[in-house]
Formats: sequence, structure tokens, C-alpha cells
Amino acid sequence: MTAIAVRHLWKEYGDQIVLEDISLDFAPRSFIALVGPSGCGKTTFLRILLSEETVTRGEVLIDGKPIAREPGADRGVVFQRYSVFPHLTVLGNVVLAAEMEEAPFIGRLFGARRRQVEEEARALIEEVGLKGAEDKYPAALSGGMQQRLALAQAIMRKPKILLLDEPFGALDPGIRADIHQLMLKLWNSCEMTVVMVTHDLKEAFTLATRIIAFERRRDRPEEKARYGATIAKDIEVWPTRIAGKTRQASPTPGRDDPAIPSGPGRDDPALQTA
Ligand SMILES: Nc1ncnc2c1ncn2[C@@H]1O[C@H](COP(=O)(O)OP(=O)(O)OP(=O)(O)O)[C@@H](O)[C@H]1O
Repeated sequence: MTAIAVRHLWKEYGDQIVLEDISLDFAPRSFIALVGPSGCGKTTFLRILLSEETVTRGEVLIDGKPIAREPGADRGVVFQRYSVFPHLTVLGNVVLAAEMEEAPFIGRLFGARRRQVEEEARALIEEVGLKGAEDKYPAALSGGMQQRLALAQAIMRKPKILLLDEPFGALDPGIRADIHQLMLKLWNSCEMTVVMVTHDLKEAFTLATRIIAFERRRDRPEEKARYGATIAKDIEVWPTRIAGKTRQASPTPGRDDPAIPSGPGRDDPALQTA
């Protein structure tokens, strides 16, 4: 159960202010969608939560403690592309996630522990809908399947916080709807708080519990670099979505409703030719 608190966060690059005095509290197991115009600092904010960037001023607290200085297994990340290793099979990619965690120096597990991890990886591969593709390399997978693999790889490390940077932005609408169902299933079943950057408001409303919009309010072109983005909107999504519980009954459930059993998706390996 992981809460994130951001207190008076400023981020500057040289004399460019990117984020200006951002204060936010994310409840444990919430699903936050970050939206806003291009260049307003969404990815920068995500990279701060990943410890890939430091704040200029202010602080970020994870469960009340200052965020670790280095990225760690407590925070997983999935990008729009290039999240998986092209030279490893589906199974190899998921197993490696655990190996990097447990054996960071040699990146390899042996014996009974390796077999146990492989079993866990196979179960997760099945959960994300990639059963049958264990021995395939990423190049042989569709975009949707690659993102399913990227999710499995991130979740194998059991992150408390999952950071998503436009993870589904490059997918076709049909594939995207299928993977939204998967994302909701994973969020419901794993104990994690999710922060997702997206340009797609529909996606934000489909998945998130809360939508935060960043915007530079003072938008005079000659001053642009001197003001950062602040929170323009902070919307609780209704009907309320609570992790681990199905959505409150809605008169017309959408295809993303976790209560609706999903059949094989369009990017299901069972439907792919070898
Ligand atoms: N390492 C860096 N050094 C200097 N400036 C940077 C750096 N990283 C980001 N910026 C600047 O910070 C601003 C915000 O960038 P960021 O990528 O966070 O925006 P964004 O909202 O995610 O944009 P997009 O929606 O287009 O991905 C941009 O003006 C960018 O040029």
C-alpha cells in the first residue's frame, strides 16, 4: 500500500522552469492519469518519481519517507516503446526482471530458485495473455504483445509503484481497448499505485481513478521559459473505481469493465500465425 506525496516541487533546467510549486497526494492503490499539453513536464514529473531526475526544490515522499536517490525495484516503468530486451525471448525477458532484482551483479539465478522464478514468469506470461509465445523474440511480436510483455516484465518485480509513459499510445484502437482491460485487471490484482502519462483523455477516463492536468497558466510566449506548469485540473473519476473491487454498478458497463469476462484479444498469441 504505497502513498506518494509531492510537496512544493519545482523543477528547473537552467533558467527554464518546467514544474512550478506542485503539491499532490496520491492515495495507496490509486491510478493517476497525468495529462497536459506537449512539453508541460509530464515525463519530467514521472522521471522524478522514478528517481531518474532530481527536484530543484521541494520533496517527494513515498509512504512518508524521502524518495530513494536511485531507481529501484519498488518502482516499475513501461514506456511507449523499447521497454523490453530484443535479444531475449518472452520468457527470458520476464525471468531477467527477477534475476536483475535478486542477482544484480551476475544477472542470473540457478537451481531450484531459477526453476521457481521460471514458473512464476510462465504464470505471469499467461496472465498477460502471452501463453504460447514464451520462446518468441520481441521482433516476432505485435506492438500490443510487446506492451503486454513490457507490463509482465515490470510487474514481475512486484513494484509498489508502476509508472507508465504513454504505454499504449502507439497501439491501434482495438488492441488498445484489449490492453486497457489487461491493465485494469493487473491494477485490480496487484498491490500497486499507478501513475500514467497519456495524451488520450478517453484512456485517462477508462483507466484512472483520478486525472491531473498540468498546464502553464501564464502562457505569454516571451515569458514561457520563466514559468513552469502547475496543476490546472484535478478530477476524481466517477463512478468511483477502487482497486481490488469491481467498478460500482453502472447502467451501461463499457468493454473495459472488469466485471465483463474477456475473450482472447486481437493480439492474443493463439490468434497469431507462427
Ligand atoms: N534533461 C533535460 N534537459 C533540459 N531540458 C529538458 C530535459 N528534459 C526535459 N526538458 C525540457 O522540459 C520540458 C518538459 O519536457 P517533458 O518531456 O517533461 O514534457 P511532456 O509534457 O512529457 O511532453 P510530451 O507530452 O511532448 O512528451 C521541455 O521543454 C523539455 O525540453
